[in-house]
Amino acid sequence: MSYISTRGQAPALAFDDVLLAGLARDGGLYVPAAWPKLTPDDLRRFRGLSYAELAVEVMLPFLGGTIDRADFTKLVNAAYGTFQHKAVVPLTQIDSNAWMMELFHGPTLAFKDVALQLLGQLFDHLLAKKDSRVTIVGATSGDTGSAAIEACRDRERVDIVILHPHNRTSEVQRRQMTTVLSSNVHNVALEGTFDDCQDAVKAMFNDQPFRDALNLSAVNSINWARIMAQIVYYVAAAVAMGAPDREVAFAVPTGNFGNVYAAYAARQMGVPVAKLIVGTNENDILARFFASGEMKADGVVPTLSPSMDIQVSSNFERLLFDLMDRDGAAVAQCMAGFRETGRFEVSQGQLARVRELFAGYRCDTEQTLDVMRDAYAGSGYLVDPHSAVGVAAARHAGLDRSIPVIVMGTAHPAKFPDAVEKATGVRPPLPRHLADLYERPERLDILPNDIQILKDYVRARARVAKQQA
Ligand SMILES: Cc1ncc(COP(=O)(O)O)c(C=O)c1O
Ligand SMILES: N[C@@H](CCOP(=O)(O)O)C(=O)O
Repeated sequence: MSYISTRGQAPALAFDDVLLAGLARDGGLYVPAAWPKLTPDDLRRFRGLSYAELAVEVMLPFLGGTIDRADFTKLVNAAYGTFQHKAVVPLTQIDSNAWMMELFHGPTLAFKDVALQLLGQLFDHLLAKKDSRVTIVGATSGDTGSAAIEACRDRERVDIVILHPHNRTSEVQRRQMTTVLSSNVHNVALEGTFDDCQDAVKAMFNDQPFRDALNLSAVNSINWARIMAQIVYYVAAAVAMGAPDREVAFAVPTGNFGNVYAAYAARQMGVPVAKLIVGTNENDILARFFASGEMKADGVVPTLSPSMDIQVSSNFERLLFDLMDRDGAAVAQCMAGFRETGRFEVSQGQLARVRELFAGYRCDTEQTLDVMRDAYAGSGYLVDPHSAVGVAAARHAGLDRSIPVIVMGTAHPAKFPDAVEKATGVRPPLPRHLADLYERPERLDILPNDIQILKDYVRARARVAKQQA
């Protein structure tokens, strides 16, 4: 199993190097050179496996022998042992043919834990094997940051710097990051948007001497390992609904396009997926793309679902790569144009192809609140504002009722208590392990959106750099 860059100019790598590299050296994203296949018999065999057992089966082919089965099983068990629910990602029925897959029972209450708990284990394992260390830089609109910090805190071979947009996350999200006082954890509140944070991270990766000096690594979904771990729950959901003998649809509240891309990857591997419904908030660049074929960035507006306040969805490049028949040069040209002008367009033929599988839906604040209110009034079920966008998208899709729809429940309602209270009148309490979050001291640095200042900040905190000095 080797991995190639979406821009065609970086060396192909094996899994261990892809994990540590994060972004490809040509600015592209790594994808498998070929998709491992799941046959109908494989899917039947998966029925009745625990989540951890299934995770080993689905992910092992992606490792290409870089970690053996016994070691990988230990890492997977350690990762999913941290979840509060025995099923890890339980399914709750929310309508006659719709289910919510609750991805938020991990330590930081968002779907990011599913991948990042495993990434923490993988970094430890591979860095020890290579006797190396890394400096992780990550961008977050709120959830990746806390999940990555939780997964990497106190790890001897890792320093982690997370950039979040100043005053644009929920208070719970911010505190989950800034109250971790471990000496290897550094939080930057950047004066800008999430897109500015993500741009800064990519700029650091694209400065090759800086990247090499600090052994930069990534925890965002630009890192292939994030996508790999997220594929597993789509396989689990489809198998639970009767795959391979029944098709399913997924409704995915979307921002950076990593989660829904993992669903696409599951389909490429052989999971019978009839439709992928992409839900967006008012930052609706993706919904507009699936309607018109034009990707056109606008300013980011703050919404009830702050983790999805994103305009430039980095993982879209991975889908584009397939849409352009894996022509790296064409993708590189398209991305360069997008960077310069803030827009690109696909052909009508490409749009038709993409729409065979994908549909987009924009859900505004009122609709989000309505979904949350209805769910609570109907069954006492509290839904967070991101998952609510997914529910609205699923309802709008108008699918054949014989196809079960699984909405990705991406965050616990307690992460967004203001929005939930506004919709339902109920303020969901934080689970016990976070009950004193508001009393814990915080540590963070507020910095301007200036790449030189940000690089200096990271360099000063990277133990790799200190060892070399
Ligand atoms: C709670 C929540 N829902 C949805 C999303 C969107 O997921 P993706 O960026 O993978 O599209 C995010 C952030 O990424 C999130 O934190
Ligand atoms: N919503 C995300 C944004 C970053 O997405 P990622 O999947 O690329 O890490 C967040 O919560 O930070």
